[in-house]
Amino acid sequence: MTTTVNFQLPQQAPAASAVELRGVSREYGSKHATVRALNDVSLSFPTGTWTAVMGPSGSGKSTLLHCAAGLEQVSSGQVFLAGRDITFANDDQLTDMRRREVGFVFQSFNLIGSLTAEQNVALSLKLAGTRVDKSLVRTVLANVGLADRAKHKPRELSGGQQQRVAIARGMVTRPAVLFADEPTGALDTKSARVVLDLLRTMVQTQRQSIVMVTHDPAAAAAADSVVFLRDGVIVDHLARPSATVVAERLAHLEG
Ligand SMILES: Nc1ncnc2c1ncn2[C@@H]1O[C@H](COP(=O)(O)OP(=O)(O)OP(=O)(O)O)[C@@H](O)[C@H]1O
Repeated sequence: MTTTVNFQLPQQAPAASAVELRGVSREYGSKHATVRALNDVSLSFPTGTWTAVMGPSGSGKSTLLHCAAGLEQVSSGQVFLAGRDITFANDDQLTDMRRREVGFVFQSFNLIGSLTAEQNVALSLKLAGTRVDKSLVRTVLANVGLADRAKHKPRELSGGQQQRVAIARGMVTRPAVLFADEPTGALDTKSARVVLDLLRTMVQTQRQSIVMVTHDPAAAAAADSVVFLRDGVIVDHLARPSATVVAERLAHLEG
């Protein structure tokens, strides 16, 4: 399968860090039975870079992603998204911030089944309060290699194609950061590679910032760097590692 990738959308002036967590802790439960899912985490995701977040089950990866994306309040510490302190933002402010500054890609695609590919992408613009520019929607779909699938509904697309629509939907608003939660988890090896290559192209050509939770060492190795969590603490960091090194490090943490 060949995929045409040519992101040529307007640049925006970015903050030095797409997302920054300062001393973030997140606790669940009551005083008597507390789980500390994140424990004093300080971490910066620089603009224009792709970071993978790994760690054993229950280590706090999803909690980190949710706190960084403003989907969950932190118990203590501060979160900066696109240069703005969102720690004490109210629900309306957070919703607005997420629609404009954040894109999401999920393992299960989460497309709206009754809408075509282009309508799914256009919806993202509508929710962000942006005029729906049809040529922009078409360009973004072409960028993910789906120019000829714009009128198709999700059930008429393969898993890999659906994930590419989801990436187009996440990208069309030019978010400060794209959060990806196991984006290749439901895909075969070949489709996963296409998706990873697309994400790489977005980083290279658009300086897109990506934060990706994954269990897959091959996916993590496609990122610029990998941070490892264990028991809610950042315990390791690797720059441009191979899949083998990532797998070894993960096995060590899980052991
Ligand atoms: N809503 C919640 N209420 C209570 N505890 C929670 C809640 N969400 C997460 N936790 C706990 O916080 C810890 C971290 O969970 P989290 O989902 O962030 O881990 P994870 O690394 O994403 O795990 P996995 O790889 O299995 O998805 C776990 O001990 C989990 O049980």
